[in-house]
Amino acid sequence: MLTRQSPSSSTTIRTLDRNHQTFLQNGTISRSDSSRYSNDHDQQQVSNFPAGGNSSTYKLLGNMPEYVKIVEVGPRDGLQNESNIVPTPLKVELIRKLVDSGLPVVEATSFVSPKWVPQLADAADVMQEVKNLQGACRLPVLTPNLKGLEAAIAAGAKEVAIFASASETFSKSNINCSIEESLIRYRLVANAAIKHSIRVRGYVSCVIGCPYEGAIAPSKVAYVAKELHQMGCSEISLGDTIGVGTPGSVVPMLGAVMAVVPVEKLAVHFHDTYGQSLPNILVSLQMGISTVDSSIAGLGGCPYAKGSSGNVATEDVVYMLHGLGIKTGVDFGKLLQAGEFISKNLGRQSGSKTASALSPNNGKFL
Ligand SMILES: CC(C)(COP(=O)([O-])OP(=O)([O-])OC[C@H]1O[C@@H](n2cnc3c(N)ncnc32)[C@H](O)[C@@H]1OP(=O)([O-])[O-])[C@@H](O)C(=O)NCCC(=O)NCCSC(=O)C[C@@](C)(O)CC(=O)[O-]
Repeated sequence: MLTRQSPSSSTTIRTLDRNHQTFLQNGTISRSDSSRYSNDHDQQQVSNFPAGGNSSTYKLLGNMPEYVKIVEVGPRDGLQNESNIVPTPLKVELIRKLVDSGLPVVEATSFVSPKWVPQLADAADVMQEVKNLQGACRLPVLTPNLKGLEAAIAAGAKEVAIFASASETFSKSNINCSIEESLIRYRLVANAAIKHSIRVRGYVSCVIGCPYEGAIAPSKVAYVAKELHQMGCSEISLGDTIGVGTPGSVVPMLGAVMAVVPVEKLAVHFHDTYGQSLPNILVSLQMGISTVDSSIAGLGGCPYAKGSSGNVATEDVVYMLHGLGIKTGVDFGKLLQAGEFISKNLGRQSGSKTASALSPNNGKFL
């Protein structure tokens, strides 16, 4: 998320000893994945892994989905928070790599006011370069109003997202209007988009807590989610914007929303401030959710919520899902390469624990 700023080697897969191979079963990295990602020596030693749970594990976990759709938000939610503006060619190359890894949806950019989010002022240029990738992958973009929708359509976008909040104060600071005003505006955007056969995703921010108001009641989240559903959003993503949720607060929030919006229309979007994203995703899956947002290398964060960190890392989500025997269609080796690419270019360590564990600089798996 953002609040108004101013109106004005390739990494080498670690050689895995026998013990560690037991964690890495079920093809999270297949031999062919690893060949793209490791040197010859290591390649010999990386076997097919990882295997998920056995049938008793599944009983314990409940009815988990067989397939989870991952919505990659790094190029948008991640890069919108960078203090230095990321060059357009780098954004484009990141999107290409993410698409090539088999991710089904990559949120490409935002057609928002450049006065509010200068980091994504090159939205049209990015879209121009990646629009031909649509087909292999869906590339939605954020549109806060009709002006944004028109620009997105002109640039070749085939899918858009509108973003409301369950917190009044956050709504004001993020999009400069009240929740009700935003819903009126978004109804116009949704109607116009649907007329152009453009699919619309809806976000609800601050579904657990708000940096200004504290805890948010599940009923407020359910209200906004229902409104977005009624205006024609094909999917509603529930964002724990500041990452304060635990399974203890996520379950009642999801329960309230699922009472008014069909579960197959819902997605979850966790930031990892308190390290709770993976348990929160797990309970969401147990409750029937099968769409999960995440960000490559854990990019992202909230500049207006002290101490908040990025979105849950896509690498960590895929590692967990494959470990559970859940399909994602993602080539884990290529995903790791995309994460390494952006981390290196941003000059920082990956926010993904999985990527760090598999990094050659980490002795863990030696
Ligand atoms: C909504 C507005 C535009 C209202 O901003 P405003 O200042 O009230 O709007 P305005 O209509 O008065 O326009 C101000 C200026 O922006 C221009 N403008 C207006 N609209 C556009 C547009 N679409 N594209 C390009 N330019 C635009 C407009 O033309 C004008 O330019 P000027 O005349 O001063 O030169 C602004 O607040 C805004 O752009 N906010 C976006 C903030 C944002 O992108 N936040 C991050 C995304 S939300 C998020 O990250 C959370 C999420 C989704 O990840 C889930 C979660 O974790 O919770």
